[in-house]
Formats: sequence, C-alpha cells, structure tokens
Amino acid sequence: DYNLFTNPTHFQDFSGYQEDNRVADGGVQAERLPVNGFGDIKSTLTGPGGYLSFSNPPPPPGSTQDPASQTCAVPPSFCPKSRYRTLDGSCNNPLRPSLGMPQTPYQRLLPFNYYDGISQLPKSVTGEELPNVREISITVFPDKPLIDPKWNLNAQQWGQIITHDMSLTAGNPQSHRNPIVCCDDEGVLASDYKTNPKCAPIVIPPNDPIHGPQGTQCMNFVRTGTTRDRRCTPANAPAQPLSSVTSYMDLSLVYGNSERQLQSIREFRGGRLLTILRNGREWPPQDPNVTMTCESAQSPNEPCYLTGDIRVNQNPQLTILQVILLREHNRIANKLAAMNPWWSDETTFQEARRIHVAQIQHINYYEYLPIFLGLENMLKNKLIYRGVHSHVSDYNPQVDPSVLDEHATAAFRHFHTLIRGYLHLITEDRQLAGYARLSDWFNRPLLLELDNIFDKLTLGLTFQPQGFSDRFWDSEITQFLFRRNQTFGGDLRATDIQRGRDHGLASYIDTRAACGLPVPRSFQDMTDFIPKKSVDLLETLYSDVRDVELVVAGSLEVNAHGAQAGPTFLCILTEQFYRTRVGDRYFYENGDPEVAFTLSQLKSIRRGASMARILCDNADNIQFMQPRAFELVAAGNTPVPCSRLPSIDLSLWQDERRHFG
Ligand code: HEM
Repeated sequence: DYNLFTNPTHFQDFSGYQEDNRVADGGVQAERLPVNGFGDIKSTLTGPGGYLSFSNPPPPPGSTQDPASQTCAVPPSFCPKSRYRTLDGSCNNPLRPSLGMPQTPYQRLLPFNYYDGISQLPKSVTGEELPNVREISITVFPDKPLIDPKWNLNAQQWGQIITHDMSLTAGNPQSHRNPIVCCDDEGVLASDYKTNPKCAPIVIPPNDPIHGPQGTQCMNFVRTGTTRDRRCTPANAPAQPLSSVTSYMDLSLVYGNSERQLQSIREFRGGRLLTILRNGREWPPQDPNVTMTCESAQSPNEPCYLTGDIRVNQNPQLTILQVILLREHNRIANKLAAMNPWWSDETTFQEARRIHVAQIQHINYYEYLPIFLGLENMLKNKLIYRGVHSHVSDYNPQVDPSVLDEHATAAFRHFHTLIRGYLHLITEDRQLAGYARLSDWFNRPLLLELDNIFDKLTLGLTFQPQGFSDRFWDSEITQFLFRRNQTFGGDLRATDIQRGRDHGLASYIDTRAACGLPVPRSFQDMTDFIPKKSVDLLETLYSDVRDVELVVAGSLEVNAHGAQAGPTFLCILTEQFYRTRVGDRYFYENGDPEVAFTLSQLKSIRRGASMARILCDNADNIQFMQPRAFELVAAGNTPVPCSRLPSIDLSLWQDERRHFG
C-alpha cells in the first residue's frame, strides 16, 4: 500500500457527503468491503498552520516517482532566486526544478490499466473489447435541456479557462486537424489504423442514429504523446501521457509556456502584451497561419488570434474570456507604468503578471471552486481559509503540483455537461437580442468583432444559465463538435471516454476504492450512489462491473451535497486543487519573503479581486454587472454600476524606493 493522496483530511469528508446524498448503506458497506489503500494512512497533520508532513512511500512500478522513469522536460541546471515565476514553471520548486513544466507526465492516483501493461488500450476482464465509446455516449449521455437554477454560463466557461491554464494533452493540436489521420474527413478508416501505434479511431456503431445513415465509419482519434514515444522511459515501462503546458495556475494561457512563446505576444513597451487596435478596442495579435489555426475562417483576413494558448479560438465564449484576460494585463501594466515611470519594461511586465496571476488565483479559489467543490469541503480540506487576515504559508515542497490524469482526463471533463449549444446575446438592459449556434463558430473568432457582439456575448455569459451537472449533454458537442461547415461533426463525450482508455485510467471501482469510498461488487450495489436508470444503462453496455470506466460512471453519480459532482470526482478534484495550491511556491497567499505580497497588497487582492470587476473593466462598454458574476441575476445579485464594485488598489504598488527598474 502506498499513500496516494497528499491531503489526508478528506477521507472523513466524503462519508459526510454520502449521508447528505441519502445513500443508506454507504457507511456499512465501507466496513464490509475491503477498501484498498487507505486502511493505513501515513500522513499526519503537524505544526501550527496545519502543515502536512508525510514520508514518501515507495512508488508504484512505472509511476513518475519511479527512479526508472524520467521527465521529458529539461530543467535548467541552476535555479536563480526570483520574485517572479518562470514562464515554463521550472524552478518553482528549486529542489525538483522540473516539477510542473510543460512536457512532463500527468501524475496519477492509481496505476496504469493498459491491457499489456505498457500502452495498449484496456480491455474487459473477459478479454473482449470494452463497449464502443460512441455507443456509450449515445446511450448514457443523450441531450436533454435541463438548466442550472443558480449558476450562469460564465461558471461553465471559466472552468475551461482554468483547464487551459493547467493542462493540454501532448501532440493534440485541437485547434486544427490532426496531421495524423486514423480516420479521414469522409469518415473512412485509414488503411494503417490497426498498425499505426498513434491511432485509436472511434468506430461508429451500425445503429448510430446520426452517423449510421451517413455511412460514416469512424471519427479520428490520435493518441496522446507519451514518455515512451519520446524515449524518456524504458521501452518496457508504462507509457506516461504528457501535458504540453505548465501545470501551475499561472495564466500560462495568457503568457505562454516558454520565454520564446512569450516573445511573439509581448509588446516590449510599458510592460504590455501585444495587441491590435480595431474599432477602438484591443484585440490579440493575428495568428500567422489563419487557414490552419482558424480552419472555419472563410478568408485569411478574418480575425484569428494568437495568445499564450493554442486553443484560444476554439469557441466564442472561451475567446471572449481570453481577450478579457489579455486586456486586464494591459490595464494593470498601464497603471503600474504611469505610477512608476522609472520602471523598465521588464519590471512593469513582471509586476503586472504577478498581480494578474494573484487575482485570478484568488477568484479561482474563493469564487469559482466553492461552487463546484463545495465551500465546506474546501474549508475542511484546507483549500481555502475563512477569516484569515495574514499570509497563509502552506507551501509544501514535497507536494507535486502536476495535473493528475484522473483530474484532466476524467473528473474535470465532467463539466462538459454544463455546456449550452446556443449562446444568448444579451443587451445591457438584459434583453435577449439573439443567439449564436456554437457549432457555427468553433475556431472562428470573427463573431466577437461583429457589431457590438463582444458585450452581448459577455453579458450572455453572465445572464444565461449553465447546463445542469447531470448525464445530459448538449448535442452541439456530441453530434456537431468542430463540424467545419459540414452537417455533422465529432462527439466530445465519446472522445473523453476514448481518452480515458488512451491514458490507461484505472477503473471506476478501483478509483472509488482509492478514494476510500464504498466499492460496488455488483451493478445492484451501484444504485447506492448512481440512479437506477443509469445503472441499468451501464448494465446493458458492460459485461462486468469491474469494466465500468471512471469517465463514464463518475459522471453518473448523484452530486455530493453543495457540490456539482459526485463523491468520486469530488475526491479527485479536491486532491488536485489542494496540490495546485500547496505545490505552488508562488501561490498568492504565501508569506515567504522571496515571493510574498506585502500584507496590505494581499488584503487588497482579497478585497478587490472579483470576476464581476474583471468583466466590467475589460469588456467593450459594459456599465452594469451583478457582483457575483458566476451567479445568475436574482434578488440579492442584481446588476450594479461597475464603479460600485470593489477593485484592487493598485496604488499599493507605487514604488517610492525606485529600486526595481
Ligand atoms: C464549449 C466549451 C468546450 C469545448 C468545445 C471543449 C472541447 C474540448 C476538447 C475538444 C478537448 C480535447 C479532447 C481530447 O481530444 O481528448 C477538451 C479537453 C478538456 N476539457 Fe473541454 N471543452 C469545453 C469546455 C470545457 C469546460 C467548461 C471544462 C471544465 C470545466 C473543460 C475541461 C476539459 C479538460 C479538463 C480537458 C482535458 C485537458 C487536457 O489535459 O488536455 N472543457 N475539451
């Protein structure tokens, strides 16, 4: 047994959540069944601040802690002291400088489940193939427009921003066609799809109601780049999928993941990022390769943006938030430069970046995550603190900040369920002015620059409800994803399930066991935490309960009390965001003098940073916003003049000592 988790407290928590969910036999079952791993938790809480201390257990074979495995990223040989984080995340942890860098493996809570132990997609315990992923998608995740009564589309959309800050499967271009063709544009299987090790095309079942009649055979699916492809691990060790971006919550989607990437988007004046002025507003610079990056664009002159993240143009609402984050950097930089004209471009840039990252971390932890992970759950597990008036120095160099595969490939993708297929265009007086169909605008940001649409889309984000966190998925992403002017397109749910297999994720029941949750031995047992109707569907698809996949069943659990996911995904999400916090030496609340904000600056960030204010300050001309901008407009959260919303007092960064520049 080894200790999978860095945060020992949340095992108790989930039993509480289970009761809240009226799972009658949960506790009893936990005692009856042998639960893997956690009879023996070695972690203990010590120290006045509740610092974690634990001895590192022996690593599982093939894990990234295994001496046999190496990182694919090359860390610098020397880590200079710095008040600013590096672009590529190196040296955040000076003792292990490559932690969190691009091109390092996803970490994992459970061992690989590859069929051959090295890289083959998992199979059923019977030795047969697992059920067809497209069939699972059609059967278990159909479209039904159930909406959230409380949270708006901005809550959904901000989740994608956090995702893009933290991970990106290596070798997956996403913004354009994959040059590796396992299934061509006509839906015909490539001749080498069985022998090409990069190929795992999604095969269309004959009874597919959409693609069957078209005669489509398949959807393209290219496997994630791994340590094995790049020869970073021995040939007989499990292939570890790599992520191409820094795992830190560091706004890498704004600033890029290397100095080189940053060069192409920096203005090199006044600490600013590069922008193009059109119609009196700032837009990101143009991507040099429009037809490739924005493949739905109908002319190379259409806007197609270049930012720190290659996915920026993927959908209109994502692009709106990327533009807003870019403008926010320049807003801060302009103020700092005006106050401190003796600062160099570099100092102004780094100080603006540092403030920007801090405020986004604050919004993420105190405004966004409590909606999805539950406020009490976050407090109990020390992801956030209530009523703290000082720094919180919980940085722990033992904690690996890498993104967990179970998080990126299963748990956080569950929130694809929140996506709405038709985006509302809303006016300042909160009237519906029209719709934009999502699949008309994938990879085509032109929409944002059409007549006043930017503000209408932004107000739509805050006024339109998000989809409910359930098993119903919008057909815009299950039948029409990236359809590129064709009638039909890809299926994001089928892709997520296939990606789980591609990465060899452990099964649903093993993951429950690792989380210390009751382990079902039969489909019948599952009805304790998954509605019977869904369990029945699973039983029609899977021949054995041990085959049931994390990506699939995790999304079917009844949501835990106060959260937007079931207990298994909540366990993973909680662990991830704990690691993201305490594994980041530059986390904005940290009091380490090398990186810390002054106490008054920190207090101002806590008081003044809000989603509402960021939207107000950076949309084209929005004058009113509800204070809690992830929440629908309702009594107690009605729009107020932007000027009445709190803001960060940037005068606290006035540098009278003139020693920075
Ligand atoms: C319209 C909105 C969205 C679209 C079109 C979209 C589409 C996609 C696509 C195409 C992928 C890559 C699939 C693959 O090849 O494996 C992906 C990955 C992912 N998505 Fe979304 N997504 C959206 C919103 C969201 C939201 C709201 C969240 C979470 C709150 C999210 C979380 C993730 C995660 C965690 C990944 C894996 C990231 C990685 O490690 O590469 N997405 N999404």
